[in-house]
Amino acid sequence: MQTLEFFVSAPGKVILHGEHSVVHGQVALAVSLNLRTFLQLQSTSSGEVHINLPNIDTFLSWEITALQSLLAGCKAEQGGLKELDADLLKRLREFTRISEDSTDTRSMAVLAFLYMYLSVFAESLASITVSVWSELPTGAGLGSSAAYNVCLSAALLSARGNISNPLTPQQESARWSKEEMELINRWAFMGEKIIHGNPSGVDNAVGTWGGFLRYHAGNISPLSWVPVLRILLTNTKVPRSTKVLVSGVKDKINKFPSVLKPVLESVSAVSCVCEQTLTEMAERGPSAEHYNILEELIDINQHHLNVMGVGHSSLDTLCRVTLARGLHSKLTGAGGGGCGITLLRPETDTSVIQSTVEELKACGFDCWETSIGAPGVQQHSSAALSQHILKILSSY
Ligand SMILES: Nc1ncnc2c1ncn2[C@@H]1O[C@H](COP(=O)(O)OP(=O)(O)OP(=O)(O)O)[C@@H](O)[C@H]1O
Ligand SMILES: C[C@@](O)(CCO)CC(=O)[O-]
Ligand SMILES: [Mg+2]
Repeated sequence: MQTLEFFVSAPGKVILHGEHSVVHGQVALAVSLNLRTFLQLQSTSSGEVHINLPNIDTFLSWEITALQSLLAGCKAEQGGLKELDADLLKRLREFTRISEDSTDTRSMAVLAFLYMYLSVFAESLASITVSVWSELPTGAGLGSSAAYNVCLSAALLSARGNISNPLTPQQESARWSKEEMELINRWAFMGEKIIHGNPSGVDNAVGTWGGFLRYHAGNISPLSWVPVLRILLTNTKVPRSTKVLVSGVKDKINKFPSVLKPVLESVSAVSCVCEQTLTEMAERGPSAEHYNILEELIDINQHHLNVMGVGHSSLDTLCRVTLARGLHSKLTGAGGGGCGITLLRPETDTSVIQSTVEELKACGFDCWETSIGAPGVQQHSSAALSQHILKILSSY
């Protein structure tokens, strides 16, 4: 172990277009959010591994000697990190008594942590305490699982010495090299596989790289020319699981391939037209017509997502309430409840936004204007973190 204590953070994301279709090889556009997940890792001499997850009320520890037995016969090299080690996962499920079909919040978080910890530290299990706390709502479509996995990946790889510890004593925050970030992203994807079942990789890519990204079949292209967009985020607070929703869409595609495939392709075309429109807006300056196009694309995509079966009456309410004021909304992330986004036009009056937010809050939703394009995964000094965050992370 190189360090005694360090901090990392990673952002959540909103998907503008392409959720679900992206799992089936289509184009998605996604951008990081200014809401982050923070992780503190401390090396200890207790002979134990502790994980503290206050957002989901989970505080657990294991003796290293008990965990060591799970590694018997484990492959040292993770096959280029393409596939999960099914044997290790099976042993872990038996050890933690987590069944294969479980989507339980705590179980998924613990399984992802133990899998990554055991794989990264396979050669010599270290005594550590890991505490993770997030500003993101858990399981609401804003990439909380990806931010969690990116933080775990960065922290465990750094602690193990597989990647550097980029922070110098003069710095408050620092990032890793491109190659190191690629490794962080690949390990975070493994965590996403455990939590999601069949992730596309778009969420962990945004959590790692930050900014505005086009994602297509594993290829990540940053969009450097994008206009400033104002987005209202609404959390319907209806709980849902990405794993269940992704698998439901797959079942529908298998049942009606000729019906669903054109829908997925149309969503991909929506992402491409949106990208072209954003590029034009950045190059020539945004016009009212550009905003009309963006709004129509939002409506088209929301209809497609309903066809895929990932809508929810709470999201219908969001669309209806906002449209009554001329604003256009769609779900973001996996849907089935969770969060939606509403595009605000530059000329949208503050009073209109205020009354929309009030009506959405009266429906029982959380609603706030967000800022997008935050940096990806970072290492921080304790001085860079607010007292509030430090207090939460250090209180276990
Ligand atoms: N702060 C956190 N602490 C512990 N576990 C977390 C935290 N945030 C997310 N998780 C894990 O991620 C799971 C939620 O992942 P899920 O993919 O269903 O939702 P999401 O990532 O918020 O939404 P989406 O994938 O649609 O963007 C939780 O059940 C939990 O296991
Ligand atoms: C629903 C989905 O497309 C986005 C979840 O944020 C799943 C994925 O891409 O892994
Ligand atoms: Mg997720």
